[in-house]
Amino acid sequence: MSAALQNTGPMLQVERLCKRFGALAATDEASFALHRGEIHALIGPNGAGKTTLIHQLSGALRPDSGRVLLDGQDLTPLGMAGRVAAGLVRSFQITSIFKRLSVRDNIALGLQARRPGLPNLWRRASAERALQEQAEALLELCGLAARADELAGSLAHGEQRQLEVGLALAAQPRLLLLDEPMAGMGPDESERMVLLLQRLRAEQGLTLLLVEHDMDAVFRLADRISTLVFGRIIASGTPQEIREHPEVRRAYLGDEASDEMEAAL
Ligand SMILES: Nc1ncnc2c1ncn2[C@@H]1O[C@H](COP(=O)(O)OP(=O)(O)OP(=O)(O)O)[C@@H](O)[C@H]1O
Repeated sequence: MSAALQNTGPMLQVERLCKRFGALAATDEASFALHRGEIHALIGPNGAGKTTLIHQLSGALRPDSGRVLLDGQDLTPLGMAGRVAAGLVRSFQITSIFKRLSVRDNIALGLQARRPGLPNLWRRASAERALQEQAEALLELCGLAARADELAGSLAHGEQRQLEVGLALAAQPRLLLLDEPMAGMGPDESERMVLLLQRLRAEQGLTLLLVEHDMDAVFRLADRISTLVFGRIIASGTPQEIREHPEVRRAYLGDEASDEMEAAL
């Protein structure tokens, strides 16, 4: 199939994924699709299976059955490294940051990890310069240029999460998975993250899939939303369609996330 034809379909297709833990079907025939260049949110009540599903997309967890396709390529047999090479990158938790290195060195290391090969000593000066320029551009993009010389461990929580996104960007993703990017953030930090994610889509053409409990952020950011309940995708659609979906409204009633959801509905 030509590249042009391939590009007309969904970017990511998740087909009938299943994952059991003993008797529990944590992922139950879950299917949904992501369009190129969209911000897609995966929501669902506590324990619905969002993290389990994200793990199967990143390659951290093998599904029992079903497939994950990126631009038509079957990623299911690939582990995490293979999926990163294919362009599907998950933003890691803060634990992946080197807290005793500067913010700039963290980004430079992320960029170097992408192209192993010649050790620093043998790298040509022009390649070094290109690396530095890329690092500066990434620092600016993720809003950390002014903090570049600080130790990563001295950054505020929200800034550490911005750095985490910068590290994921260093791997040059086409599709970025984000697991609760607003977790533990105050309103100002959340706002900065919303703006950063909007910028990634608008300026970098990135496709984003995020799991997020902050319904305000979800309804502001997402072009489309998929709702997971008991391991099944019960609805995929625009924020308006999700707001009006009777099964989604039912799923959130009685859940502790319901107040936030109700406010967003
Ligand atoms: N490794 C595991 N072994 C056994 N059960 C698991 C395992 N991982 C998850 N589960 C169970 O699978 C179900 C889905 O869990 P998961 O963490 O994916 O849900 P979630 O939607 O991400 O929840 P939350 O919103 O609370 O983070 C839960 O009932 C959980 O207890």
